[in-house]
Order: sequence, then structure tokens, then C-alpha cells
Amino acid sequence: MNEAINISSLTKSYGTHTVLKGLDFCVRQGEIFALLGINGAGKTTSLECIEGLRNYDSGSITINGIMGIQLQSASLPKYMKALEAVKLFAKWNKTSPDRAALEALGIYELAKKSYYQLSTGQKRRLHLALALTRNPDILFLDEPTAGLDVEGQISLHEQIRQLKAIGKTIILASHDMAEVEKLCDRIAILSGGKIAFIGTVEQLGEAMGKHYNITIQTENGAERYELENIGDSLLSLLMQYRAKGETVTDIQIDRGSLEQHFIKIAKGD
Ligand SMILES: Nc1ncnc2c1ncn2[C@@H]1O[C@H](COP(=O)(O)OP(=O)(O)OP(=O)(O)O)[C@@H](O)[C@H]1O
Repeated sequence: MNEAINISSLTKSYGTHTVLKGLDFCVRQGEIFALLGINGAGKTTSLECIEGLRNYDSGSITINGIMGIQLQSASLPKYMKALEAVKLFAKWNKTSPDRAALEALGIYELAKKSYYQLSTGQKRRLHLALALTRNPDILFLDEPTAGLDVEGQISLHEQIRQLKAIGKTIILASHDMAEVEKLCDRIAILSGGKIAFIGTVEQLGEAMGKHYNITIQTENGAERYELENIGDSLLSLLMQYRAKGETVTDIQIDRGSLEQHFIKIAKGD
């Protein structure tokens, strides 16, 4: 698959504070890619360097395609109608609005509503539509569903999937692990100014190795354990229950959530 973005040895400091210490990663054409990291890890800084909104100190950034940017916070005049805004931005960008993308975002349903009448989710959709007026190949979304209710999140996810289906590459920063797990093809975790992990959520689970969350249910209640290996450890755990004379009624095993893996990697464990 071709690369939409290639980042090599990217560094960025604010005064004496070095935030990016040599980032290396690529985003493939047509994928939904998430940049993850704890608060202050440098996600926005990385995105803004790639978008050209921020200077960086060294390294290289190669972009193959036109970029569209949905900023974390933005505003429009109170009485501007949604479709008016889209047309204005399209005129500014000397493009004609991409009907399929606008339909995917449900903008025609909002066409005649003034900006102040839009809900947070509808504003988010409109700003995404404005980012699309450049007819971009690559879309940057900084925490796209922050502040949206569950319904708003689900519909924006669906719209992001539709944008992928019409060929857009999407790179987003997010704190929402459930969102990332459902939506993204690949993730990169920023930690200590570098990429600590890159790959699919499944690959992250595999890379974190033999780690299991075990819940053992008895008549006396449920107890949770974290085991490194499932064979001997689980067996000896069950033997302990038997020795205590407690009957095990149920066992649940999972390989750890994205959240658990993320916290371990993002905090440098
Ligand atoms: N303009 C700036 N001047 C000085 N320091 C800055 C500036 N912008 C960001 N920083 C610092 O750089 C670090 C990374 O910030 P950045 O906003 O890129 O992180 P982030 O991962 O996007 O965080 P969050 O999840 O909180 O949005 C933080 O320590 C922040 O305080």
C-alpha cells in the first residue's frame, strides 16, 4: 500500500522542553490511523507539524496528497447557514463541494440552519465538511468526538467510515480507546517523544504478550487476577480454590484491553 504520510526523525522543542525526540512513522493511503498518547505526549504538536501549522526543528515530513484539517476548536459567525459556510469555504479554496462527502456527513439536512442553532455534534460535522471543501486526500481530525454524546459519536464514526469508503486517508488524535478500537486500522502510541508502538490493535495485544485477565467466580463472589501465563498459573490458582474447599462456578479469561496495554506503553512500562 502507498504511503500518504511519511515522517522521519521529527524533532520539536518548545524552549528547553523537547516534545518530539525523533518520530518515525508512516500513514498508509486509505487507512484510518490514530495517534495516541497521554496528555502532553505531543499528539497535537505532531499533527500541527505535519499539517504545516507549526515549525519543527529537524527531520522530514512527506505528504502525498491534499490535506484537510478539522481543528480541535473553531468557530463561525452566529448567523451563517451551514451550507453557506460550505459554499464560502469551497469558493475560497476554488473547488466545488464534494457532494458524496457532504452527503456522508449529513450536511444537506443542516443546510438552512444557522451556526448558533447547531448542536456540538452538528458543529463538529460542519467543521469536518469545511475541512473537506479542499477535496483533500488526507483528513486530520484532532479528538473528533470529544464532547459528543453516544448517539453523536456513533453517527460521526459512521460518517468517518464512509469518508474512508470514498477513498480518504484519515489521521486522528484521540483519548477514547473504544473509539480507536472500533474505528482505526492502525494506531501509534507516543511516549517519551517517540513512537513506542505502531500497528493494529490485535498486534498490540500480541506484542504485550502473555498477559491474561482472569475472573474466577465462586459461591462467595468473583475475584480478579492478572496472569503472565495461562497454563501452570491458572492450574495452581484453581488448585488453591480446591484446597480452600471453594467451588469454582465460572471462569472468564481475556487478553487485556487496549486501555490496559495503552497505559503500560504510554507510561513507558
Ligand atoms: N505553544 C506551546 N508553547 C510551549 N509549550 C507547548 C506549546 N504547545 C504545547 N506545548 C507543550 O508541549 C507538550 C505537548 O503538547 P501537545 O498539545 O502536543 O500534547 P497532546 O498529546 O496533544 O496533549 P493533550 O492530549 O492534552 O491534547 C506539552 O507539555 C505542552 O505543554
